[in-house]
Amino acid sequence: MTDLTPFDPHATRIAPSILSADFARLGEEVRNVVSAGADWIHFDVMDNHYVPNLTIGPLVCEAIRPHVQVPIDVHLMVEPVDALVPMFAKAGANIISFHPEASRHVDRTLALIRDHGCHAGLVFNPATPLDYMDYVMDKLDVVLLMSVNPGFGGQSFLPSTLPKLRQARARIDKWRAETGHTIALEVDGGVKIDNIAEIHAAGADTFVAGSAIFGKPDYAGVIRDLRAQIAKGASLAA
Ligand SMILES: O=C(CO)[C@@H](O)[C@H](O)COP(=O)(O)O
Ligand SMILES: [Fe+2]
Repeated sequence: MTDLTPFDPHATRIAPSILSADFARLGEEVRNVVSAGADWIHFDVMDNHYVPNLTIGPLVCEAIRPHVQVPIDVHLMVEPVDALVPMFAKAGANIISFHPEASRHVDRTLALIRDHGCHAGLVFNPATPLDYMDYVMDKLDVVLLMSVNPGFGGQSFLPSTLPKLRQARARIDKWRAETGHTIALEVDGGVKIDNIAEIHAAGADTFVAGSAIFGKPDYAGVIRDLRAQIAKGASLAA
């Protein structure tokens, strides 16, 4: 079962998406990326129904679990959602996020995730309004904004995400001021060394990056450069 201690509100986190990893060497890939400084492992689950692509499931989560100590951040792009929650919790997931359009009862699915000992997250597609957040703040640990349409790695960052990130940041900060509860604000899709500073300045604290890291010769070098740019973004925002 996951340690459900709330996330550090002052931390920034890099979550490499294994969608771009070499699946034939997945254990080695996740060990290498964590040794290189990754904070979370982002695990993209696609079902060829909610999204056109088809990827990996709980068996693969269970297979990589012994290779790393960091949280496994499961991004469910599946419909329906609920049956997979216990399976991923059992497979060692720490964070489970889903798209509200894919669940008939969003509030119930969020509670189900926490009941299974995992942090719960809601994922917003580029055209999905943030309004869903407002009614379930007390059940959220992560808000994940998609900065591409879900389904594939290697797409370009959509600039419309930046104003949306600012709006999400304002709602999360207000909630924290009122309740003391921290919600991580994660961004997913097209995050690179040359745009992560402005993404951080707009409010994101957790950054999924797939093609920016995997397949590159020096994971530690890329993660170091991403962090240096995040620090630049912090000074832009200040
Ligand atoms: O959820 C998704 C895509 O649907 C992502 O997690 C991508 O896998 C990120 O890949 P890059 O855009 O960083 O290459
Ligand atoms: Fe993802």
